[in-house]
Amino acid sequence: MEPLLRLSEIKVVFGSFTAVDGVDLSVAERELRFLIGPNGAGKTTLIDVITGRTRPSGGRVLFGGVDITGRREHAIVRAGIGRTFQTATVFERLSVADNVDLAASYRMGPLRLLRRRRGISDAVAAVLERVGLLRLADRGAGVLSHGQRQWLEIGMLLAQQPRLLLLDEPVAGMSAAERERTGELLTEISADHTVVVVEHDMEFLRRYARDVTVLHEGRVLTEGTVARVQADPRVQEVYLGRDVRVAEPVAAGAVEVE
Ligand SMILES: Nc1ncnc2c1ncn2[C@@H]1O[C@H](COP(=O)(O)OP(=O)(O)OP(=O)(O)O)[C@@H](O)[C@H]1O
Repeated sequence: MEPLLRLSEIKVVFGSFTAVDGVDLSVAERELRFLIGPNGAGKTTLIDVITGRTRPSGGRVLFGGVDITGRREHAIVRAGIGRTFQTATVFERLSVADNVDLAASYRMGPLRLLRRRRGISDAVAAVLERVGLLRLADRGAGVLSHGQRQWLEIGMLLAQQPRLLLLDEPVAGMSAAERERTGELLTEISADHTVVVVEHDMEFLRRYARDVTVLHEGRVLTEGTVARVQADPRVQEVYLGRDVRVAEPVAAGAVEVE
């Protein structure tokens, strides 16, 4: 079966520096794929290529079998690809519900926008329920905690009904409880969406990841289940070079970030 997302031979060159160097990546429908790799490995650049923020110097991006390489960002959102950034971009002066409502309207035509009812629509309420923010619907987004902002941003993405969600370090800066809730949320979302998560947090990865792609110096170093990737000496090596402690290999076969 054709994967939902297929990157082939993606290359990104900034001046004389090659940030992404011939990456092939296939993500099937309803997959929860983690993308990891040391700083500067090219993870964000790859996400930028998929979302049209960066035009690749070479290679193709196929989404649902359609070539979307080089399309503009808004066209890619409309095609069904949504992303979050490392820092949540919510409108602080608007209520939590209005943030979701506004995001939902992004894909609506002008007639539907005009016909929109006042108050919280069922669709907005359903999204808020899913991300655990329904009881805060009327509060200003500016009062949310860091974790709640991230969930709101995920909710704003869901409101746009994307087929593919790209999340850039969703648990960075979160408390342990917030991480756990986020892990559960990602697992729930991936039941009916395809999700690609860029994440540094190895503990989080061990708990919630299924399949992992490891990037290093702009190339795919290895790919597979969490257990396989963690046991790979090449992965341990690239992380070791960057101050990452290797845990008891027999117990967990795991790599831990300090
Ligand atoms: N616009 C740009 N111009 C020049 N170099 C860039 C540009 N964007 C990224 N780079 C370089 O490309 C490389 C890959 O960067 P990228 O942000 O994709 O890595 P990353 O894996 O997401 O790293 P991190 O985990 O630190 O976010 C880095 O060396 C970075 O300095």
